[in-house]
Amino acid sequence: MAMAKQYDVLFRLLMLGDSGVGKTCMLRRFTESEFDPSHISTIGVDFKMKTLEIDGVKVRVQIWDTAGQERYQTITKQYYRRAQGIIFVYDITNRPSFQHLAKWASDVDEFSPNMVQRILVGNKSDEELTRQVTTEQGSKLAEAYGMEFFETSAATSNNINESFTRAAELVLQAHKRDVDNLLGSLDDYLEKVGLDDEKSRQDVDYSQRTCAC
Ligand SMILES: Nc1nc2c(ncn2[C@@H]2O[C@H](COP(=O)(O)OP(=O)(O)OP(=O)(O)O)[C@@H](O)[C@H]2O)c(=O)[nH]1
Repeated sequence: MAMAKQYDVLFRLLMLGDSGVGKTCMLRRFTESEFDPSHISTIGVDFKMKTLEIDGVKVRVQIWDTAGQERYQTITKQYYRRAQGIIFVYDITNRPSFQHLAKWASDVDEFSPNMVQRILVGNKSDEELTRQVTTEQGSKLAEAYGMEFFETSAATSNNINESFTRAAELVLQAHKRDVDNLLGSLDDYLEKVGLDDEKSRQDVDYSQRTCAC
């Protein structure tokens, strides 16, 4: 019998943004439903996996969490061209992290494949009192870049599932034809394996019958 499929397709998403904006916390909230307020800077890159079901397709997302610190940029840039989706993150309580998005976006233009799907996220939406970037400013910038926009909070979980899932949906849509072809050939393959399997079992039965006579 053919083995049950764990997932149909695998996509890579990459999280980019200044150090301290909350990339690691967002990823932990999404994959482990946990929030740890301590800030341990990511060294280089780290990743976590999650399987989502989108339009009947089991999508395994591998999410790369990159270090925001400048000194790791040579390493992290090597991951840009292998990503199908990018999540740009800034901190709504930290204006410079919003201003630096221009730099992050131009790096992506330089190093990522053309078909890469991008969304913009303003994190720490629970910190309304210390907000430095308005929702309107975030949304305007996203519009200028042609991206969808979310304000999230890893602390309260607000919009965390929605933003990661949307990024995965956009990648799936962009690669829909490839995925359909792939699933078609995968189904053909599994069917064939099933038939071959069936056939070899019949062969065994047949040989056993010959022996028994
Ligand atoms: N209030 C609030 N604090 C948050 C939120 N997300 C993250 N933080 C805090 O922000 C700090 C930095 O979070 P990290 O997830 O480590 O930041 P990062 O972007 O991964 O940083 P680098 O690994 O250095 O690039 C931590 O002290 C978190 O507790 C949030 O949604 N709300």
